Amino acid sequence: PFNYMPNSYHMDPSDPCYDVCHRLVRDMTQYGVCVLDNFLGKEKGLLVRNEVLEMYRLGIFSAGQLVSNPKSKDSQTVRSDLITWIDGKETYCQYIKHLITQVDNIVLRANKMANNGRMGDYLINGRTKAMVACYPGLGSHYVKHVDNPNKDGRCITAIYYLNLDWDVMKCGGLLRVFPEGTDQVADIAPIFDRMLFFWSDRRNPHEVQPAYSTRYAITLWYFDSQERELALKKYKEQATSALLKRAQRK
Ligand SMILES: Cc1cc(NC(=O)CCC(=O)O)nc(C)c1Br
Ligand SMILES: [Fe+3]
Repeated sequence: PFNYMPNSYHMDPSDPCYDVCHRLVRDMTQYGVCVLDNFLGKEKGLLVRNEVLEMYRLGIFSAGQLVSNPKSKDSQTVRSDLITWIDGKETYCQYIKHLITQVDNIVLRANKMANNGRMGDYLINGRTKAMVACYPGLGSHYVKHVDNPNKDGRCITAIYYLNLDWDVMKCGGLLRVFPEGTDQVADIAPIFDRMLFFWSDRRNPHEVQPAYSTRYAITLWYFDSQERELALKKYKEQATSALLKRAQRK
């Protein structure tokens, strides 16, 4: 989905994206987590939010897989968010598409701008569709997990929050990141027009604490070309050998 910029790509400091990209490169390199507030601005942010609310009203969301928590005895579910996947071409998502384009541009430019065109030593060349998630309040949450524990190719998690007047004391719903190698936790309130990036692998286990108001977020996962290629190759091999085994049994 990206049109590659030449490797010798350098931004001029007057480019408005320049400082945001610098922020992203610096924070990802230093902390592995980056928070950008007022990402789209109030007007555009509200337009994106209205599209998501409209989708929710239309019943487009479906329940995220309810995995029963293996550890706990009662049948409590480990996540109770509602999700839907958007590629941005849908007629009712023009502003979500605008958001996706903005995030693509910043991630791609930051990747190109970092030392010799790699941020975190990744070469980012693609991403998943956008996952629009809604935690319907009532204590809905997501247990501590790693997005990409086994090298499936995803290197950066990018989350855009849409929640107006979100007060964590009243509404909960805090995203708590437990960066590897330190006792420090990063508590991120899912506030309106906030953009969050973090490395998707084991460096950043995270959880969503119980939310008591409806909590919306849009997530994109960016692929590292090499890790993704390897993951797909391994996946194909596993699928083929599974087919062969089944064929031999017949
Ligand atoms: C589908 C899916 C969603 C998430 N979302 C969060 O971690 C919540 C982040 C937030 O809303 O603050 N993570 C994984 C590993 C999968 Br899979
Ligand atoms: Fe996650």
